[in-house]
Formats: sequence, structure tokens, C-alpha cells
Amino acid sequence: MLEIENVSRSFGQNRVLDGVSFTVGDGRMTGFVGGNGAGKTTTMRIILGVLASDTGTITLDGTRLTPADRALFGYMPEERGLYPKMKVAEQIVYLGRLHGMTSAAAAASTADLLDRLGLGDRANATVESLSLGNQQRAQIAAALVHDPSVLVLDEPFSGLDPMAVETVQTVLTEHAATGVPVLFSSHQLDIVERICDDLVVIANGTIRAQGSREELRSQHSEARYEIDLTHDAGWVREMPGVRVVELDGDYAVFEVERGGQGQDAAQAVLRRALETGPVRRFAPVLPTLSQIFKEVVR
Ligand SMILES: Nc1ncnc2c1ncn2[C@@H]1O[C@H](COP(=O)(O)OP(=O)(O)OP(=O)(O)O)[C@@H](O)[C@H]1O
Repeated sequence: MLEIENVSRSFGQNRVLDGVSFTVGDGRMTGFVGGNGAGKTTTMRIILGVLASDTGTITLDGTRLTPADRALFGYMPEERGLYPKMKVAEQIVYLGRLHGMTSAAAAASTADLLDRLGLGDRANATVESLSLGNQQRAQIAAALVHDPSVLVLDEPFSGLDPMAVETVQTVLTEHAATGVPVLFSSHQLDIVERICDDLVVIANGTIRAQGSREELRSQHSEARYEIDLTHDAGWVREMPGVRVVELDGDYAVFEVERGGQGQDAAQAVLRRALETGPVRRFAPVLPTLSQIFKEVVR
């Protein structure tokens, strides 16, 4: 498990990370989300040791990170780092060699990754001749070539078409499934929602929420309910403590206050519904990641 504990960092007077703590579990795809300038890249650079923190520690399985640990990490930096004029496969093999792989092992890993990423037929093309999306796939291969023990990816899905998102997602998920902690940032909340196991939300340099996707969704779900009746649901609008956000014949979605009073109001709707006839469905509505995000960064 990778653990970031109480990390702070300022640039001049500007405190861009303030007591940041979160964990990236083994085998967990952990989405790191936050608005522009929230502190994601700074955090990732500190994890990789390319930037120092002012305070705080980073540990892997309880031990403080050493340069040797970090040499085994895979990193896709925000500023993409491949040489434009070098051939794709040659370059990825070269990066594998820098990580201490034999030529044969680096070549085998490169060929395998390029195939899985759908770049097999471009192995001998120069990086600059690839489309941006394909350059991005090559960057993913570069981060994975040495079979990293931890994977940190800054916006791995930006600029990818939906097919490429799926391809990259499969490769990353397979790598995580070998027990590797994977931290990736993204502004594409729909993608994060689909693929992350855990989520960390940062705003203005502080962590606003973290946990498994299911935990977060259920923590933020109790205020909204849907009810599906076999008769008109218009009366729900008249119920105290209830705000109807959608009404369509015998179907309604409504919000209540968070907490005990709100729950009582929701239960009162259910009781009244049962008095008036059969109820097909009554359930909390799980919020989308985008709704949770808006709520916690507010
Ligand atoms: N080298 C630096 N010198 C001064 N300020 C910096 C430096 N690097 C980052 N910052 C500031 O730190 C803050 C956090 O930036 P960071 O790049 O970590 O955010 P981010 O969450 O990755 O944003 P984005 O989604 O836009 O990439 C910003 O206000 C940025 O201007």
C-alpha cells in the first residue's frame, strides 16, 4: 500500500498542498480528481520524488520510500517525455534498459505492451509521426515497460477516443490486478466513475473526500430517493420536508434534508405511498461521481 501522509508544499507564499493524506491500496485503481490547480500534479511529483515536499512522508508497505523503491515505479508525467524523433519500440526498450532490464526482457515487454495497446503495427514509426492519441498510448507503454511496483499516471486518458480509453483502461486494470497500487488523475469523471475502485478528491490543496467508489456513493446518497408507484405520484409534492426534482406520472424523484429528519420525511412518503396503493420501487438514488465531486469541493 502506498501511503501519503500529511504532505504540504508551498511555492513562495502560495500553499498548494496542505496536509494531504490518502492511501492507494494494492491492486486498487485509485482515481485522483480535482479542478485545475487543485494540486494533483504537485502531489504526484512529490510521490515520484521529482519534487520535494515541505512536510509529510510517503511510505510503501509502511516503509519510507527510498530512491531504489522509486526506481521501480512507473510514472506518466504531465509533460509527456518521449523523444519525438526516436522510433516507438526502440525508445520503450531503451527506457526498460534504464530501469535495469536486459535487452531481451525489455524487447519482449515492449512488443507485448505495444500489441495490447493496439500499437503493434506502429512499433517502427517515429513518435512524432504518431497521432496524439497514439503518442499517448506509447506513453502508457513507457510507464509500464519495466513491470512497475507502483503506477502513477497524470491524465492518462486525456485526448483518447472512446476505443482507446477502453484499450488503455484494460491494460491498466490488468496491471492493477497483479496487486500493484495505481494512482491516476483525470478530469473525465465519467471515465473515473467507470473504472476506479477508490477515489480521492482534492480541492485547493486539501483532500475533501476519499474512499471506495461504493462507500462514497452510499455516503452521499441518503438525501435523494426515487419512488415508483402504480398510481399518480403528484401528492409527493405536498409532503413536508420533501422537494420533488422529477415527476413523471407514477414515478417521482425527491430530495430531503440530510440526517434523521430527512430520513423521517422520506419514510413518511413511503408510508403514505403504501396507504394509497402498491409500491413498485422505493430506493435511495445513488449519486453520480460528478454530483459527489460538486458537493465535496463546494
Ligand atoms: N513550480 C511551480 N511554481 C509555482 N507554482 C506552482 C508550481 N507548480 C505548481 N504550482 C501551483 O500549484 C498549484 C497546483 O498545481 P498542480 O499542477 O498541482 O494542479 P493540478 O491539480 O494538477 O491542476 P490541473 O488539473 O490544471 O493540471 C497551482 O496553483 C499551480 O499554479
